[in-house]
Amino acid sequence: MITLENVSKEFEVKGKTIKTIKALNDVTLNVPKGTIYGVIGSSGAGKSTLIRCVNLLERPTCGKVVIGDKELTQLKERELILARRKIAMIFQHFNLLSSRTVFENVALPLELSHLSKDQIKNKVNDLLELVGLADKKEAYPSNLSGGQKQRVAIARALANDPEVLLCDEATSALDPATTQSILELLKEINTRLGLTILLITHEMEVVKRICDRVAVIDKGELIETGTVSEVFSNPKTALAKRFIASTFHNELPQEYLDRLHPNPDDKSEPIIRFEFTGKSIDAPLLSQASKQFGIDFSILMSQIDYAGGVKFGFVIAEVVGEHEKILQAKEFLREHKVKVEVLGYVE
Ligand SMILES: Nc1ncnc2c1ncn2[C@@H]1O[C@H](COP(=O)(O)OP(=O)(O)OP(=O)(O)O)[C@@H](O)[C@H]1O
Repeated sequence: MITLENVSKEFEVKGKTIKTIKALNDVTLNVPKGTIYGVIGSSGAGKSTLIRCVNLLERPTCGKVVIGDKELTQLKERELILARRKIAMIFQHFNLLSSRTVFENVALPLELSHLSKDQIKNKVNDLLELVGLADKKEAYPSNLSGGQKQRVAIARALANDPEVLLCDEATSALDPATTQSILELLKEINTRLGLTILLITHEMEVVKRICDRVAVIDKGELIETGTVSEVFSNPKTALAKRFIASTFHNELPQEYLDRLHPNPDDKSEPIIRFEFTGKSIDAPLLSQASKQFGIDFSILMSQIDYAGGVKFGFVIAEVVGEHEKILQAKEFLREHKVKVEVLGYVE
């Protein structure tokens, strides 16, 4: 549905000398129809530039942008304006018009499409119903919460029955509970309307909640792409691993952190973090290791989660047993695709 082919974007920044910034470097991306595709990256990685290149708010320096059967990079300005009606966008800061009511904000794109008053009224009412804001028609944006403002922006984005919805950090300004409800709404829209959604985010949590596919962007390049289950079960790049780790709340209790020291001695036991992904998680590997090597795991914390239908998670445990046996158990677990990391030692 959305194809970027070898897209690069350079900015020239004027200072004492003219400096060229390569915000996107040879990006090729294919977003299948009806999917929710997440692009994740750190600040300055090129996410906004990428999503703005999709509807040509930024014109790529080179490369092709194709949406459906239209190559946008070839269209004349008038044709592009028409094509953009089918490419909606929502933003981190909602971009609502403060002087218009909720109804009037959603009606705006329909007025620009020259629909009749009755048609506009019916359509806006349906859209506000869809986003759960039927009772806020007459309110002004300043009297709405962040989540409600984003719902208005979503309703407005859907007004012209788009085929594609671009989400530029759409939940970054929202608290976790509101983020969750907006993500659920996007998922519902995707399922009910068959809308293709491309979103950019710096939060793996967002990808984990709703995306089917994900691409990791770093310094303007897509360094890893795949289905969410593929990337979560077998992340290839260090950056993807870091983003996945950020979805865990794996800080040990302070009491343990205070007792933890970096080097072993005769009386200390290791505190080990075991990370499970995809295949490793379904086997009872810790209890197998316990039986086979005669060691004990005293579990301090653990978290198991789902992404794209794949289970993944971690266990942090104090491991009690003979030094040699613990080494063998660590090897056994590594052979079974468990990531093993000694966090330190306690007595
Ligand atoms: N209009 C512009 N002029 C010059 N440089 C720009 C422009 N827009 C973006 N850049 C540069 O391009 C690079 C990518 O920026 P971009 O905003 O796409 O990153 P991002 O991943 O969206 O970051 P953030 O999450 O902080 O918004 C950065 O180095 C940025 O400074």
